[in-house]
Amino acid sequence: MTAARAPSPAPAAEFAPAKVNLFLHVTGRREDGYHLLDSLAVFAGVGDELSLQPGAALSLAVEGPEAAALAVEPDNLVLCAARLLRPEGEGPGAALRLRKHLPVASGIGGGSADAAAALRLLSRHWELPLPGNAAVTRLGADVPVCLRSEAARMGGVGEVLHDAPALPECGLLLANPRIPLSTPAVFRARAPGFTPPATLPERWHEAGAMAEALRRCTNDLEAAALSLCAPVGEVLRAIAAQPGCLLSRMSGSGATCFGLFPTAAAAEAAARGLPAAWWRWGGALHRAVA
Ligand SMILES: C[C@](O)(CO)[C@H](O)COP(=O)(O)OP(=O)(O)OC[C@H]1O[C@@H](n2ccc(N)nc2=O)[C@H](O)[C@@H]1O
Ligand SMILES: Nc1ncnc2c1ncn2[C@@H]1O[C@H](COP(=O)(O)OP(=O)(O)OP(=O)(O)O)[C@@H](O)[C@H]1O
Repeated sequence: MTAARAPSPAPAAEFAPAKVNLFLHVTGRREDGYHLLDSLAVFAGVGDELSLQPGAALSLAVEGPEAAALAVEPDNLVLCAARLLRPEGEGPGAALRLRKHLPVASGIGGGSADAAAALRLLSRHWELPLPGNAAVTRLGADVPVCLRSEAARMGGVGEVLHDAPALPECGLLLANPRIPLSTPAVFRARAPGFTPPATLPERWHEAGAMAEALRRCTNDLEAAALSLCAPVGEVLRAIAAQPGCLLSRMSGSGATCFGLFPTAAAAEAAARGLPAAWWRWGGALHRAVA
């Protein structure tokens, strides 16, 4: 008779993939000033990594290639997320380690992805339920979609999530001119007016058809970001000039821009064609649905 095997412990690490807004329509404005959005968010195969060791107190160490930009941060979103789950001092803590690969304040939701990874990791470790959607959204409008970390249609101010169309095989290129852009400043610089929600099919069978449909959509923050950060234009043009590029657009409030390619290999090759002074990455979507 074989002895029953003890269940293996849940992994004490979480991947925090970059969020990319394939389009972003500003559809209205709430009375509190927050904007109503319609967006198709996907996740890239590049991201931050959050790991945990048991600990009596709550602590966070930040390391990795993009850690320096967070050195002056008084309250990392990872710690805000931990305290939302359980106020400090109300039980054991955790020693968290964040390996930062995503540029800070760059429109690919790095802080929100880290907060969401902390919620997933700590809710398992502390055996606590995830907080409700309203509380999670207060951490950041991108936190609800980052909690799922799979392609989704975003509505409301970011708290309403619907299934995305089934996505075809495709490659994604990300590039950032290494100039941080503040999300509130970009929303403030936006010209008045709203765009209706997009009409999308249930699935795209191939990347070309997806790019064609996405070309009929916009990122309504792109012009505002360009007015604050002219190099965004250069990044968009450089991405569009790469062989095989099907679509080039800015993500979120910028300054990171993305390119869609037929394959991950084409996107990877395109990343090598961009200036080395930029932050750049090419590859596959995170958990892409075939
Ligand atoms: C633009 C997006 O990246 C699209 O995915 C997100 O909506 C921004 O998400 P985020 O960075 O998590 O945003 P938050 O930290 O919640 O908000 C930063 C600021 O952006 C503005 N903001 C954000 C989200 C939203 N739907 N309307 C807004 O007007 C507000 O001025 C807010 O104070
Ligand atoms: N772990 C974190 N990673 C990144 N930024 C953080 C973190 N914790 C706090 N912040 C703060 O959050 C701000 C927004 O950073 P983030 O990288 O999430 O912006 P973003 O990529 O523009 O996000 P979005 O696409 O959601 O607008 C930064 O200016 C930084 O001061």
